[in-house]
Amino acid sequence: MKQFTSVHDVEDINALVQEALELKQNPYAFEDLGKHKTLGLIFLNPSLRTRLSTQKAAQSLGMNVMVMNMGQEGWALETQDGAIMNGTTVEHIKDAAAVMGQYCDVLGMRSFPKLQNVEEDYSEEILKKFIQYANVPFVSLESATRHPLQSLADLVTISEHAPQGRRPKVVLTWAPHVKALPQAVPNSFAEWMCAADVDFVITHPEGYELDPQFTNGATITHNQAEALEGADFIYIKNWSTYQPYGQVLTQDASWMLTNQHLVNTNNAKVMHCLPVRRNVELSDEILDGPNSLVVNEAANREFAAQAVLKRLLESIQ
Ligand SMILES: CCC[C@H](NC(=O)CCC(=O)O)C(=O)O
Ligand SMILES: NC(=O)OP(=O)(O)O
Repeated sequence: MKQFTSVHDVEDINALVQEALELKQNPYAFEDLGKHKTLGLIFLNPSLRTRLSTQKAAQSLGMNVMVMNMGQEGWALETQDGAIMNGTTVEHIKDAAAVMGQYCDVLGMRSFPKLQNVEEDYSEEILKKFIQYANVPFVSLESATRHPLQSLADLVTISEHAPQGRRPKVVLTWAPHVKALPQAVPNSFAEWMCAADVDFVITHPEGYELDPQFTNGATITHNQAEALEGADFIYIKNWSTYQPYGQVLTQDASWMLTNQHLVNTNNAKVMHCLPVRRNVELSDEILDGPNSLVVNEAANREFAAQAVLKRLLESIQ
């Protein structure tokens, strides 16, 4: 594996899940694999889980880690090819990525969408240029349209808690928020669930349809109560509209999960990638109650990242 940007970079997702679970049991089993190798983590947007879990995962493999918050520490990046840089941008991504590729054996980058131009964001131009110019193995730390490390950790968590002997019912439900958020997490979760051995349902208000390239194979309904019936796992996430792009059509609080929403589920486990807007996106009574898996899910980010970094390192041995 030379890059981890989506489920399409993984030949066998179940084998990768098993590898993450084995690393969870024995995180120092490959503590020399990354010796004298350097991982660079480049953030164009904030992070807690992705930064800390990926840094720890790399260190458990013996890697050196350098982290850079480009907004506060780097030069203002120009991403348009051919730009005459006489404005506020100081360094072209072409130059910055090439230099980082000299310092690092493996690179990761986080770059959220601007949510203004769907063609620009969904072209993943920034991600593609960074990979091209850095020219080293690459892991996405969340891009404009996907968050694969989160989705792998989500599938690891579902695998750990799934009912024995039958396919679990997994529901992705939209939740209210105070501002327009990316579609990357739901896109990615949907893509991985459609590739996994689960019965997958997506529910959201009208107008919040995700790009079908990510949801092909899912059952989609605007009736949240119907979707939640018999659910084993409920994945909560807000997202802004895809078409029209980046809009907030509703903040209907009835879509926020409470214990009442769980009555007709199979005592469903509730998941969220975090950070979560408590009592807007998801209620305290669920987050602080027995059905929440959000901390287990966040813990699994470390072992999802470790399994991916192990494969990227193996590609350069
Ligand atoms: C892992 C999730 C990262 C990001 N979340 C946010 O931007 C939340 C920001 C907020 O709640 O103000 C998102 O929704 O893609
Ligand atoms: N879930 C997740 O990626 O969290 P951070 O944005 O804090 O890294």
